[in-house]
Amino acid sequence: MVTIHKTNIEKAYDTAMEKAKKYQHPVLFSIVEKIDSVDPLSFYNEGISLFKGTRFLWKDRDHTITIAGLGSTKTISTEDDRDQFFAVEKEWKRFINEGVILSPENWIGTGPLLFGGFRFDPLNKRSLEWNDFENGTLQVPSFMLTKSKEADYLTLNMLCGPEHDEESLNEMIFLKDEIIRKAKFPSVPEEASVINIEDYKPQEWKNSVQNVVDELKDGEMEKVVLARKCKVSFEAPITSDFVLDNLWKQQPDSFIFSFEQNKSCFIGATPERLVKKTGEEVLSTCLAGSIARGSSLDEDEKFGEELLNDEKNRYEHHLVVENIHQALEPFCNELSMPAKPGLMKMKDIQHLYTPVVGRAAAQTSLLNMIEKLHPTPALGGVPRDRALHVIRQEEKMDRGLYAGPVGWMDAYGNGEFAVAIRSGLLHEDESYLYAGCGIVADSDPESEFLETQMKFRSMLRALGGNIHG
Ligand SMILES: C=C(O[C@@H]1C=C(C(=O)O)C=C[C@H]1O)C(=O)O
Ligand SMILES: [Mg+2]
Repeated sequence: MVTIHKTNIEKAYDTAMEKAKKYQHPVLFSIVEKIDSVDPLSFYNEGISLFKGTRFLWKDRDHTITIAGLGSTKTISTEDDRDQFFAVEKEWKRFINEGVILSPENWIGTGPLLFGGFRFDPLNKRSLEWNDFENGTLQVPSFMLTKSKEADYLTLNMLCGPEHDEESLNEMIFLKDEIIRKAKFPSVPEEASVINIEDYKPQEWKNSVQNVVDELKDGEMEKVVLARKCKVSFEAPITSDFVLDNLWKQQPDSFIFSFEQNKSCFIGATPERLVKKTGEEVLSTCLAGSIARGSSLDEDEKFGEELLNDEKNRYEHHLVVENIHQALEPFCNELSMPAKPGLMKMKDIQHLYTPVVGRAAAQTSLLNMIEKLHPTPALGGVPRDRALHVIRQEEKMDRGLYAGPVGWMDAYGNGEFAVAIRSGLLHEDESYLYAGCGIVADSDPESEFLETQMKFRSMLRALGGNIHG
């Protein structure tokens, strides 16, 4: 990778051309600049006519960064389940090493950046609704807005190669300026009305929970996370812009993500971080164990106390803490977490929460950690392989990207992936929502069912479904 800290576009472009000649194929040319503040939702919406099907948006739950991407300069996808994280890492490194980045500084989350997600279980049978996504689907956008606490940045990524000429560079720069200019006007996404909400075989799901409880009582497994889906139909095709706008307003303390591929969009607002890496700093989150929000402050606190002292939920949570600690330990020189969980309160639900902080050893990449972490017992179970086998048998559905890792990484090794829960798939005038819960030997099918209902609420509300509050 050649990083040129000068604003000499022509010179940098010539360097990229020389590299392309040397490699005999087009190489990445990336330009980063600081810009005046732009609203990320307007930027995303501005891309609807030219880039629908290739847009993404990410906002973290700590409000440190928002990234919106339009277009696709490069796609990295994995078909094969074996070593898929390694395969992505290898292709990504080669792509950035061969390219040229023109940037005044290596600002976090700017320049060439890979955004995308991985299927929860690449070994499970695929169903039609997930056809627009591969096992791993990641892309480098053509135009990207990065909004950090310090400033707003615009990245332009393009391929430059023997058969590309300077005219395409000028066209891209013109288009970039147009997008920024138009994104200054606030966006008003088009609404679509819900006409039907259908739960998939609720009784069968409760029976599956009972089957799993019976198996857990045998004592060979400790936890299995079972999920279910519901289908929401609209009177007209629904745009991700509308849902994103709602999530943005309704779930300020979640990771918000939207990931369009062709005619589908995977979208959600999840409270759960899988792993974040900034320089050497590593953050992860153990999140498992749930209870409703109270209707008054007193009731809410009472529920919180109940959750903190509930043995079944503490056990659900403990398994996640133990497993995440084990997974990260080999990668970190320091690793610490509080001895007891606290509470994380979302709009519709509260969870037991244990933050994890570490310092990564040299050469540790985000993808190395994701490979070991995913799926944590918050979404898979203990022991992992046995739980995955039970999930395939009992759920009888394809989770797709739900519960998988979704997020981004930049060319400097920074990035963040969340666990894609509280999420759904939009496809034309239909949408599929997914929610699950941790089943342990003490689980009761009826209360687990109610827990999934609470977990559907955030997405149902964002789709314009009839939710009170
Ligand atoms: C599986 C989901 O959530 C997970 C399960 C939880 C539980 O069972 O208590 C809590 C948080 C998440 O780890 C979901 O939201 O779909
Ligand atoms: Mg639970």
